[in-house]
Amino acid sequence: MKHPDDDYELFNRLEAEMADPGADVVDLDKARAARESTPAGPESDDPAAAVMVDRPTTAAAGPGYLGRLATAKRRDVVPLWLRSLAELRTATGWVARHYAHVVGYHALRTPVYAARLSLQAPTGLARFVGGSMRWVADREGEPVRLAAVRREDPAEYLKLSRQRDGRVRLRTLVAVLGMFTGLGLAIALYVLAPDWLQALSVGALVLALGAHGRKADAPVIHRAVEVPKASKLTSDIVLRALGSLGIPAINQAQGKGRDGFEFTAPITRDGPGWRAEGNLPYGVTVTDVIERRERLASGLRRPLGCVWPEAVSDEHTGHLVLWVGDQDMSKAKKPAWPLLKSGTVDLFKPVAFGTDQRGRWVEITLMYIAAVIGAIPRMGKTFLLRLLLLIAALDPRAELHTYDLKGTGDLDPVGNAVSHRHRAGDEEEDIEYAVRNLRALREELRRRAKMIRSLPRDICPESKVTSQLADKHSLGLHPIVIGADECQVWFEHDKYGKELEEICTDLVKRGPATGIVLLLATQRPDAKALPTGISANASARFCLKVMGQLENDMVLGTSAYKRGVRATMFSWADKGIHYFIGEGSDARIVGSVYVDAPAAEAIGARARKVRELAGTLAGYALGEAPEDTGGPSYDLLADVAAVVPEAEERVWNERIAARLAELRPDVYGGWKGENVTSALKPHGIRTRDVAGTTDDGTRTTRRGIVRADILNAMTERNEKPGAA
Ligand SMILES: Nc1ncnc2c1ncn2[C@@H]1O[C@H](COP(=O)(O)OP(=O)(O)OP(=O)(O)O)[C@@H](O)[C@H]1O
Repeated sequence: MKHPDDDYELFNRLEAEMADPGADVVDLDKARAARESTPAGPESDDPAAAVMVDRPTTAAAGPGYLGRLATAKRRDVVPLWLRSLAELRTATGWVARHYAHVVGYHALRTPVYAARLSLQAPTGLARFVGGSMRWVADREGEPVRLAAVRREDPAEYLKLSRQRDGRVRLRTLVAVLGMFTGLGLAIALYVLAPDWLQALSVGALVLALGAHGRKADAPVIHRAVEVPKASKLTSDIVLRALGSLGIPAINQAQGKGRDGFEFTAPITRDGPGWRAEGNLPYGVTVTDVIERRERLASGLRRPLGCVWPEAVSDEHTGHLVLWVGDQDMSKAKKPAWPLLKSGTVDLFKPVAFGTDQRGRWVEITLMYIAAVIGAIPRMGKTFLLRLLLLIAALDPRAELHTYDLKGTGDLDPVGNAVSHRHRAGDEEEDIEYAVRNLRALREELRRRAKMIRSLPRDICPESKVTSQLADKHSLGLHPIVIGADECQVWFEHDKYGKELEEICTDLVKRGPATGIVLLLATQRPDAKALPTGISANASARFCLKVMGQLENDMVLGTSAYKRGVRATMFSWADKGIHYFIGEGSDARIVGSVYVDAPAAEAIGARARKVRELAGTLAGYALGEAPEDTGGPSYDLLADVAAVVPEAEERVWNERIAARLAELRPDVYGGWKGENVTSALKPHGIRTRDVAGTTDDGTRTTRRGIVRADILNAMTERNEKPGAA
């Protein structure tokens, strides 16, 4: 067989021969025949012979049968909805509720239906009598007879008339017999039948006549349920939609009569929708399709909220899974949240917080995460944060710290009921309250880190807090969940912004392993509102609708937009719908459970009761003011190291005091050299005479420290567990 590359190769060789006039003239046909009989390969002696990169088609291509079997994708024997008891229960519940609704709806309206039918009975009677008379008179044959008259065909007319006479005679007989039978039956009923049978018969007759008298445009019985008519998704519809995207490769293929999309599985029902799966043309990626989701929805003739193109992480980038829901995701009825009415939570285990497009629960394990929630205003960010905090509240061990920096009281249902620390507002004193508490939390973080380090390996094998460790009161390793709405208020604060950022970055980085969870929500996810140290280290990300690539990537991670994870595609109606990255999986689209303020109050009250029983209610929820944390809890050594540059090996304490006062005036304001001396003493740092030059240029010796001593003390402190 001729290989398509052969001509090209021969052409190259010919060119080479022409460049070298001493070479033989090549006969193309002969050369081709020679090549076909002796294919060049690595074993060829001719160094100039080109190596064929494509193996002959007759040779085995790819893995063998067993290899393909080993990597084959097996479809589920038992479908998911049958395997999951919860899904089966939900589906059965829906069907039962549907029929209960239909029965109830019609039962209530039965008298109305009866009255309507009775009113229509005279019309029905007239129609019946008229219809019967027309039948007896053989009116249906009239047009044919008239046609015979118009054609002036006497033979045909006579034949038809005779037939009609016979028919009319027979039908009159049947009608008279029927009338007498009916009349006899009526008299018999009137004379012999009990009252109820008479009433039943008259009722049935009236209803039957009423039904016969109904108008086509005024049905007596209305539908109890308007079932949305979702047309079946077929391959033609999918191809039509893909063709309307304006992707050149697909259009070219379709222009040449090909499909432009290779279905790899039949189109099937998948939850409340259809699923089509296949390969896009070479070079076209799923992202190209996601980018044109609106056009896709137009091509499919479906609302935007029904159309969800997705990439599959373990497939190539051109493998498209298209899920087309029967209903708009934002409007589809959601199953009842299991925790709405009852139940508690173990924060170390997954808890459902939303449903995916297919109506299946999506779970989150709040422990070991730090989360950011981002969205433009009014898309459901606060509701989502409150939902996560309510979940945390239902674990009686969890200590909650809630900060509503919008100040509208959205977090009060959690805060007032169970929070250890709670504040609503963005005034100076609210920020100071948060600063004091976060400082204390950072100390707590350090204590926990040391505690975990000092625990025997068999008790703490993974160097992180576990559910069992959290249960041990004496260790104080219970979960701490901090939630802040509109966190940009903290980080953009003139005075405390830097410090809050520093503490939060620490909590995001080291918090998860030590049982401290930080949940931050912001409506302006940019580098200032959500510092990169925080956004880059958050392990769970929730992104509701955002307007641009920058915000998208700030919340969902660098290059998420490029990979096709685009929260920009959500519409304004998609409240609560977001991309969720976490739980070790790729981005998923989730519609969070809708819990409004009254429902949140009820859950909060329930959580409080559970805490009262467990004896874990404390702090703000009990009306306790935060205990004074004993003044500033700064890391003095770190601050001194920060104000003494590397180049300055020795420095006077009075200079350190001045620089510290500049760094944190509220903490070190008014410090003199002596304060530095006495504050550093407990850390084992000796003050010594240091030679230097005063500001006016006089050389003198004053009390000071050596920078290396500070660094040594810090290293020693970090190495020695339990050290101050
Ligand atoms: N999961 C949800 N399902 C349906 N609707 C929701 C959901 N979550 C929130 N909403 C609706 O969206 C509205 C806005 O929600 P929310 O107050 O949480 O927005 P926000 O993003 O915090 O706004 P802002 O930036 O102004 O604080 C709510 O009033 C609610 O009606």
